[in-house]
Amino acid sequence: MSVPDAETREPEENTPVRPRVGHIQFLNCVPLYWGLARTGNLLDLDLTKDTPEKLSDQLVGGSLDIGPITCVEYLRHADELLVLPDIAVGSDGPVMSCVIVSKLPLSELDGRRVALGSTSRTSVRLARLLLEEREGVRPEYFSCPPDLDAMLAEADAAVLIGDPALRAYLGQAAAQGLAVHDLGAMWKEWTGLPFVFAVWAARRDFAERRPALTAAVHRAFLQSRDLSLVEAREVAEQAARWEAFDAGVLERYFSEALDFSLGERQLAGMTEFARRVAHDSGFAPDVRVRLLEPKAELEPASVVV
Ligand SMILES: C=C(O[C@@H]1C=C(C(=O)O)C=C[C@H]1O)C(=O)O
Repeated sequence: MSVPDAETREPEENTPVRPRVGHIQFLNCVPLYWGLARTGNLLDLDLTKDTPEKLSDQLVGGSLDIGPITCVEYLRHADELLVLPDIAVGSDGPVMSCVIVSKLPLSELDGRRVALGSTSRTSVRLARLLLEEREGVRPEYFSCPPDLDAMLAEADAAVLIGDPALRAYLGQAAAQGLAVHDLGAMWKEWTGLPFVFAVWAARRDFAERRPALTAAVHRAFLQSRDLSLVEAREVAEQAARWEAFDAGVLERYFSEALDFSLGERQLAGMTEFARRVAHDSGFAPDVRVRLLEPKAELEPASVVV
C-alpha cells in the first residue's frame, strides 16, 4: 500500500505501524480478502480472524482500527465510527447464509421456542422483526451456540449465519425434513430493498489520526473485492478444496447471492432496518450513517452526513 512514510511511523518510536484489521472467518468474506494477497497488501495489515460478534466488539473496544462490523453494532456506535464507502456484506434478495431453519411453518411459531445463534447480532434482530411484524407471531427466544442439531433439540426454529447457515441452506436442513427461510429474500420481498448485514468501518479516532493509511486500507479492500469478483470461479475452486461445498455453488454464493457493495440502495435498506428496530436496539430511529470522505488521503478525514 502506498502511504506517506511520515504517517506509517509513530513519531515517538519511528517504528512502522500496521493497521489492526478484522477478518470474519466465514466463507462470505473470502472474496474481500482473496485479492489482498494478489495485490501484495496482505502483509501491510495486522489481521485478526474471528467470528463477527467478537470482531465487532474489538473494533468498538479499540483493539482493532478498521474492519467488518455487524450492522446493529455499527448503528449502536455510529458516533465513534466512519463507514468505508462501497464495501459491505449484504444481499439484494436471497443471501443463502442468513436463515431461519424451522420445524414448523413460520406462522405457527407463536409462543414456540426459537434459538438465536450467538455469532449474529444483525440477522437475529432481522429474524425477530420478520417473525413479529411480517408473520405476526411472538415466539420465545433464547441465545445459544450456532449448532443446528443442538439448537433444534431445544427449539422449533433456529437462526443461523455464516458457514453453518450455508450448510443448512444447501441440504442439511432438507435432509432432516426442515424448512429453510432465507432472511435476505424475506427482507427483499417485504420492503423491496437490499439488506446490509455488516459494514466496513474505521474507528473515527484512527481515521482522524491516520487519514492516508485509512484511505489506503479502504482502497486495498476495494481492489481485493473487485479482483475476486473478476476471478470468482478461481476463488470458488480454491475455497471448495477445503469446504464441503462444490465450486459451482460457491461461485453462485460469491457472485450472485452476496452483495459486497454499499451504495444508495444499500444505505436505504440499512436506514429502513434501523428505523424499524430502533425502539429496542440501542440507537435512534433516524441514526445517521457517517461515511468516510473518499478524499481523506489529502487531509484529515471528514464526515459526510
Ligand atoms: C451474510 C452474512 O452476514 C453476516 C451476518 C452478521 C450478523 O447477522 O450479525 C454479521 C456479519 C456477517 O457475517 C453471513 O454471516 O453469512
